[in-house]
Amino acid sequence: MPLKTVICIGMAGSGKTTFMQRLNSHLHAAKSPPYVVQLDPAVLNVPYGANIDIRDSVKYKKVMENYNLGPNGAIVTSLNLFSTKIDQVIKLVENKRDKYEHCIIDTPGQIECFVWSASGAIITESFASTFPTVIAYIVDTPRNSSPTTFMSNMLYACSILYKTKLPMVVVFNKTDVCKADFAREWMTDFEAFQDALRQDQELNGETGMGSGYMGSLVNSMSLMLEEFYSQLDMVGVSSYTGEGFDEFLTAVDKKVDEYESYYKAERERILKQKEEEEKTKKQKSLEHLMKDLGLKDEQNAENAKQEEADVLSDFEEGENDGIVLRDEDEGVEREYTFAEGDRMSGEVNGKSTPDLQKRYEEAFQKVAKSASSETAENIARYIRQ
Ligand SMILES: Nc1nc2c(ncn2[C@@H]2O[C@H](COP(=O)(O)OP(=O)(O)OP(=O)(O)O)[C@@H](O)[C@H]2O)c(=O)[nH]1
Repeated sequence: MPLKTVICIGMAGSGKTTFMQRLNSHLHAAKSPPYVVQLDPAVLNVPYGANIDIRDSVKYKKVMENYNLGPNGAIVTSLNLFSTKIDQVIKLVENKRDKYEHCIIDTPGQIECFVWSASGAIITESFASTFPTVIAYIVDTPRNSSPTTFMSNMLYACSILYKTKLPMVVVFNKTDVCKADFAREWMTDFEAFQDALRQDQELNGETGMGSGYMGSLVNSMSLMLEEFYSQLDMVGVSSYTGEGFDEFLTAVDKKVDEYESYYKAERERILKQKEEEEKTKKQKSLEHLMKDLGLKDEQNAENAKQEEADVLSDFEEGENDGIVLRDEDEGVEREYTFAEGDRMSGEVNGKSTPDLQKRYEEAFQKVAKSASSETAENIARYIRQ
């Protein structure tokens, strides 16, 4: 079995760390220990053994002091610093791909610091472009038993799904306190969710749900979510008792199949499209450059010559007599000059020179080539620069 990555994301206090701990011990018990990555720089104690821990590379408190940052800014900066080494992290995990079946990743409690930050995207993208990757979105079940809270949380999950473009399993945690049957029902039966919403509004003394903008907003949001639910798998688990973890692993396997059959192709298509756009953009820039240099347009050169006489000089009369000194005349040695041969075979009557054009095209090809393979290594090199 190839190594698959599970990234645990969830609101603060939803139980990500406890979930990771249980998943780790569950897989150990099944004689398939996972490779564990811990990405929360601010956590004090981690209740499981991590193979890679962000705290070994970045000292959160020092980041706060040195950069004069608050808690969330320091988390984002720590992640930024860590993401500059993501190529090395990926290589470490890649070296273990024959030994492990799962790589599980814990993320910071401040969900937005990871999901909406550039470094969070880079880390997710680097894993997803190397291994089949599934998002486990952890939900605190007892706290989501109200339909409006449930809907807000699902909207957040929906935004993460569209942002990451990765298969997702919604994990209703803490089922030892509150069963997740209501959530399953709301996710599969639109009418049941509408009833629950109506009851909730009545209980809270609010009326008029069916009319006005609130009513139509809630209706259209729940309709939109219905489409979203069809893309998801949901499981109820208790990180305390270990209930539901087998179902979770089955759901992950199902999502890995989906990743291979759908998401992977979709990601490759988007990447290819981006490459094409980049290529066209560069081609256009090159054309503009050639045009600006007057290498392509003979007419331009002619026009320029004619207009030369009419150009108003910035120089006051008498100052250099309107003659702009060239660097050579001033005795300045140019660092970047074309080779003599190039200058000799240079522009004749504004016609493009094959040598020079060839050079630009070669340079352009080089750049386009490096941009096409957007591996973790390239991303990391780019950030370091
Ligand atoms: N009853 C019950 N409590 C749980 C369960 N999982 C986690 N908890 C409790 O939920 C609280 C938050 O759990 P954590 O694992 O720290 O949650 P987290 O999402 O990692 O928190 P942050 O990283 O700080 O955002 C703790 O008090 C846990 O004991 C569960 O399955 N059942």
